[in-house]
Amino acid sequence: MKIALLGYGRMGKEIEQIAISRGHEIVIKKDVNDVIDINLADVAIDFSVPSSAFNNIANCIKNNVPVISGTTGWLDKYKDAVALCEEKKGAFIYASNFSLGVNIFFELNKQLAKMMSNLEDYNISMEEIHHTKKLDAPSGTAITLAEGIIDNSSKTMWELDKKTVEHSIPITAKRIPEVPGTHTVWYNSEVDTIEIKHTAHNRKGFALGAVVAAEWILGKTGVFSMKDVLNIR
Ligand SMILES: NC(=O)C1=CN([C@@H]2O[C@H](COP(=O)(O)OP(=O)(O)OC[C@H]3O[C@@H](n4cnc5c(N)ncnc54)[C@H](OP(=O)(O)O)[C@@H]3O)[C@@H](O)[C@H]2O)C=CC1
Ligand SMILES: O=C(O)C1=N[C@H](C(=O)O)C[C@H](O)C1
Repeated sequence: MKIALLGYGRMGKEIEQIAISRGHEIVIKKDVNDVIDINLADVAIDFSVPSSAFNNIANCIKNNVPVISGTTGWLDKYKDAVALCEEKKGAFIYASNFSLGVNIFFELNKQLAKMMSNLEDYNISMEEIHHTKKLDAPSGTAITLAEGIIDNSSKTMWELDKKTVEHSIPITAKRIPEVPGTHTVWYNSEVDTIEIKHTAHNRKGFALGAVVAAEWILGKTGVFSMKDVLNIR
């Protein structure tokens, strides 16, 4: 496959290595002001910055190039991307986290939320830890985890670094040099704590998941998720 990398930073470089090792060719590496012809690519993978993700995705969809996006912090425009994709009969996947491990963790989190939903003695809280270069907080992964809990419990919203609403989930965001991504969900009572935690040791899992998603989407039309790609039930 001919792949366009929209964003050639930490993730773009990691994806390049894995894509080449799986027999693909990188035909575009776009950073901030680069002008590109997206039609040179069979598929595009966007790991850029929150302010540019929507434009990158829209450009792909308008040119009928399937697009995978892992950029976080732009989801106020997600519905617009979905509507554009449906209108143009394009192909698009966004995931806050492309790693297999985190996608299993997402399902575990939903199951646990269901099991805990009637147990009022437990207080829920979450923490995400990332490297100091990260632009957004809380992480996209933490938001997906919080949404998984909200859909399966009486919680109604999340709050960053505070808890002012009774039915909210407080999320603490910590920034520590070089941490690729650690997410923890706690249920704390007076007598015990239940904890589920995912620790990424490096960025390879994210990059492999994005390349697998790009291979999977080729020839398809629609808006998909990593659940579709990984066939998680
Ligand atoms: N979903 C997932 O599994 C994962 C998601 N992420 C997310 O991916 C994104 C990128 O992360 P990371 O690689 O660590 O970040 P980096 O800052 O290392 O890379 C971002 C790159 O995007 C470039 N860029 C800026 N503007 C544009 C533009 N208009 N078009 C294309 N590229 C542009 C930057 O270029 P320049 O330096 O010239 O500005 C930079 O090279 C973040 O939002 C992060 O949260 C990260 C890991 C996993
Ligand atoms: O910025 C990062 O590095 C990461 N971002 C994603 C997120 O916001 O959840 C995924 C991963 O945790 C790494």
